[in-house]
Amino acid sequence: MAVDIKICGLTSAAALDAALEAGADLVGLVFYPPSPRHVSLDTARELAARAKGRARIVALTVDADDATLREIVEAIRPDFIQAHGHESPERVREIAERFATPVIKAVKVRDAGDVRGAEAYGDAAALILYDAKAPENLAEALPGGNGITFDWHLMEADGAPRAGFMLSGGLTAENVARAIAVTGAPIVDVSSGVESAPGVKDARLIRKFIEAARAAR
Ligand SMILES: O=C(O)c1ccccc1NCC(=O)[C@H](O)[C@H](O)COP(=O)(O)O
Repeated sequence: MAVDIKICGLTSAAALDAALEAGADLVGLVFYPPSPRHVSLDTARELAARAKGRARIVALTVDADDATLREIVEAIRPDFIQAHGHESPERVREIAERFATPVIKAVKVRDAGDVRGAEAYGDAAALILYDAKAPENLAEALPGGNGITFDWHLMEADGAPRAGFMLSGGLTAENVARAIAVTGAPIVDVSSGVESAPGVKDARLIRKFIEAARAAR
């Protein structure tokens, strides 16, 4: 079965074009001001118009309030809202209903209990995105996009979903085939692993990642 690929944290037309030309299925725009990948609404509008009809557009937010979500949804009409903060199952359901947009809920993983924690999102989330939980001593850690992997074998634990999930956290062209083989992920998501510096996407790394993920299984 083919694996879908999301390239997250695109901030420029050149990087977006590189992802689209390499065949990305989903593209992510980060709306989180402390991130080096944050985009303004104006930039997001331009990038979304460029991506429309070529890849599904994901608006990544962190504990965003309704006013912020409304501005984002009105600006870019995303195919998905990615909730990458501490959003509860109730909040995820509320976002999906209020903004008529399916939600990808990020669940941050360090141990098997974290994997089981995804169960609480039941049918509130359209997709669960398993991402690495940053170590507590990582002072500069963002809520995601830290380029850190977690133990993929934890996904074999009871409670891990059989379908409808995405895998992220420190994926690269070098490790993505192994990650897919271990977890059976139908969708993989990358940001840091296709960058030359935080927030700076590299077209060659994007192509290498997509080729490696397509060749997996
Ligand atoms: O990328 C960010 O800067 C970011 C900021 C706040 C919350 C989430 C963020 N990124 C999440 C992602 O880009 C991906 O969904 C995923 O975590 C992959 O990240 P990486 O480990 O860098 O490949």
